[in-house]
Amino acid sequence: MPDAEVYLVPDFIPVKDQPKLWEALQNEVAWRQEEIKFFGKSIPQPRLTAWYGDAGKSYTYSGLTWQPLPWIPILAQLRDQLFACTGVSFNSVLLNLYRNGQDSMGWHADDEPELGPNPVIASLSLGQERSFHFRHRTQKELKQKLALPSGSLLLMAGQTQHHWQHQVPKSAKPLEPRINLTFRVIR
Ligand SMILES: O=C(O)CCC(=O)C(=O)O
Ligand SMILES: [Fe+2]
Repeated sequence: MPDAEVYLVPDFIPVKDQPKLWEALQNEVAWRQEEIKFFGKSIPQPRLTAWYGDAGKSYTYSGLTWQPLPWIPILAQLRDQLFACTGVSFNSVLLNLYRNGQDSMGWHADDEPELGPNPVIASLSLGQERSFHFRHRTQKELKQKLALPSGSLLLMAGQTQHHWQHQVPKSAKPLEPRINLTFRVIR
């Protein structure tokens, strides 16, 4: 992908560790369905979300300002594992729970000002494999599709957010739930 720095580690979380991690995340995370304002109308987001991080690192996203919940052990452990592997001190994580094939995330880039110019974003996936699409902002013919299997780590760095958008599209097929965690550094 030109103008991008994207890495995929398909087996970052060993298969044997996945069921326990899934259970912990499903049960211990304070999942909520947030509303977003869209052309003046409030509509529920098509997924459940939660936001954890260091105190004081608030984040504005889709017109909502999030105050992070304090780290819980399972998330702090993943944060520390990612530090060991990437050398990046992530101070917050946005979690997404896609309940079925109708849950999704539309085209966007993670380019909010509080992320700084070339953010490193570490995205962990668990559960149902979903398709992840990239499109270049100006060269419309440039597109990529990746499958994100359970246990995978997708790293986006460099100028990726500046030049590319990404989405997790809906699927017509019935799908099982998927949990995604995107670790970020908030300034
Ligand atoms: O669910 C995913 O893989 C992507 C999530 C995402 O793009 C985000 O949280 O900004
Ligand atoms: Fe994103």
